[in-house]
Amino acid sequence: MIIGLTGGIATGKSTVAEMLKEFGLPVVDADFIAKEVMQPEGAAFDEVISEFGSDIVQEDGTINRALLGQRIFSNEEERLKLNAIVHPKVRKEMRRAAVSYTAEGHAHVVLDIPLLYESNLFHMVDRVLLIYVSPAVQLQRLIKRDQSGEEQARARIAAQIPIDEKESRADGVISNDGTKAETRQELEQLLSQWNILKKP
Ligand SMILES: CC(C)(COP(=O)(O)OP(=O)(O)OC[C@H]1O[C@@H](n2cnc3c(N)ncnc32)[C@H](O)[C@@H]1O)[C@@H](O)C(=O)NCCC(=O)NCCS
Ligand SMILES: Nc1ncnc2c1ncn2[C@@H]1O[C@H](COP(=O)(O)OP(=O)(O)OP(=O)(O)O)[C@@H](O)[C@H]1O
Repeated sequence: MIIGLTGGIATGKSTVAEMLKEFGLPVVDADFIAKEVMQPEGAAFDEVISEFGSDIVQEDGTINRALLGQRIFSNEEERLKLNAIVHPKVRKEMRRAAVSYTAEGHAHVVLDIPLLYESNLFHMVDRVLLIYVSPAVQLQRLIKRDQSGEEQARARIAAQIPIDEKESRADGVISNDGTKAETRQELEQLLSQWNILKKP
């Protein structure tokens, strides 16, 4: 089974991904792959520079992510251009990684895809696992984690479908408003229901 792990920015996907790894499931991380393809030797680097200009390259030759983030989260047209360059390469690599885990004998593979809904990637997964927090908690956690201002955090949240609109299309929803221990318990229950964790 291919499980699509998703949510909204800072709702707790990476936190849950770590728990899933502890349960022995392989996790393919779209954010990680997106970072890799944008490295100087990566498949998207040249195209990103020709689209966004050499201003976004730092002295060490890598892309200035903070600057690129400022640009794309304040300008939808630029965001869509970046998505069009990066996303096909990320999807290709994710499929390759999933096939490879399956060939190694894993019955279940998790694809951590932040933009599963926005990019309509339901066809890539068998089940959607949504990590939910209420919008107020989402904003607070994002500001705290990124040490960003409220305006910047709101701009990032606004670049995605609101978390409250994602619940209805999910096969499983885990609320991460409480403690991490509570989230882990909910996760364990859901994975047992889905026959992914065998009950002792
Ligand atoms: C603009 C970039 C360089 C900013 O880097 P930064 O280190 O600040 O953020 P990071 O990559 O850790 O992303 C954090 C979160 O932001 C959200 N996010 C990132 N890119 C996008 C986007 N294009 N649209 C909406 N939300 C996004 C996701 O929830 C993601 O988990 C980076 O986000 C990026 O390359 N984005 C384009 C690729 C992309 O869409 N990645 C997300 C899934 S593949
Ligand atoms: N239950 C929780 N209680 C308190 N803090 C939490 C909880 N779950 C996650 N966090 C914190 O909230 C922040 C966001 O969580 P995390 O990075 O897992 O989200 P994410 O969905 O992977 O984010 P992104 O979309 O940016 O990749 C982190 O600082 C994390 O430590």
